Amino acid sequence: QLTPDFYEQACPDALPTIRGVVEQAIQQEPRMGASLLRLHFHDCFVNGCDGSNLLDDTPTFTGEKTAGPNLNSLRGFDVVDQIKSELNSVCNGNVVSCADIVAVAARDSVNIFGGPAYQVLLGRRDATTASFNDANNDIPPPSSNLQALLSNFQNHGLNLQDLVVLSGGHTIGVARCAIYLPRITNDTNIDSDFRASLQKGCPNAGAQNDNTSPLDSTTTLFDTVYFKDLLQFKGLLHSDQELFKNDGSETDGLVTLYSNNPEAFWADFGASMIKMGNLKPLTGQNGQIRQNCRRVN
Ligand code: HEM
Ligand SMILES: [Ca+2]
Repeated sequence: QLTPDFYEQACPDALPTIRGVVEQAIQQEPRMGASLLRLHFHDCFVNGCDGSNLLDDTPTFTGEKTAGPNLNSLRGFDVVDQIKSELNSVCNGNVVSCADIVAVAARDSVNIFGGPAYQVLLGRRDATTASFNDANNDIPPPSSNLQALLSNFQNHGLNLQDLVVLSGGHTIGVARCAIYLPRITNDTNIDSDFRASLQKGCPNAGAQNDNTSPLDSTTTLFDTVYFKDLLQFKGLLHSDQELFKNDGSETDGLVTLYSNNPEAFWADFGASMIKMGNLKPLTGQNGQIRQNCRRVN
């Protein structure tokens, strides 16, 4: 149902406009590219790519922003607002959905960091509601083992290869101490120097701090270092290292392949992002085009 040229008539400058704002935002703060990619993932995995996670809470409505996986963690809302307001003037009205803005901003971020310029399919419309409970239940936690990760992805119509290659999204961005403390405390399949260096900024003192650490050693390059790090047991999250245990499993094979084949990583990442971007979009007369991404019209 979605098509790459959906806005060609109604707003021919939509895509370059989004790209321009994303470039500016990344110039100001490189991490923003990672945050925009994650925003799309957390939208699509909760009742489809419908902009649900952009809705602010109100006194009578609790949306997805305060759910466990999102609270004090999801970022990029101001950039989405800025894109929306520029589009509202560039397009002569309110025609580009917030869900599509996030999908394009995620792709542009990946590409700006040196990743693939895969084609984003467009025509999603915005949800008029959001689900706190579904955000808590449908986004996999970093404590997940491989089986849990795989069944979560399968519940979203995605397979083992999608799981491994999309986890490669962790080639950019950072995670907070509270998130990786269990891994550097309890896991045994972790490089000891890597563990020691992480423990300095994230001591097991109960009081978790706001420190962050890179998800791979080159956080603003969309490269294969995430997979190379996994081969050395330097995955930051428990869920990352679940993909490589050196036990000859199918995920081990994929991690090894991607670690030394950037072309395969980029091609498969793009294909899996398109698959993820196709999750349950609202189209036709369903949903709406929000005027303001933070609230329903
Ligand atoms: C496979 C299951 C996944 C798990 C368990 C997971 C978990 C996490 C966690 C816990 C964080 C850190 C949050 C924080 O510290 O506040 C994170 C960050 C991130 N995730 Fe994932 N994630 C998964 C898949 C994905 C996918 C599919 C993508 C995109 C394709 C993605 C993109 C990112 C990015 C870019 C960041 C860094 C965000 C930033 O720096 O602002 N993740 N992830
Ligand atoms: Ca959603």
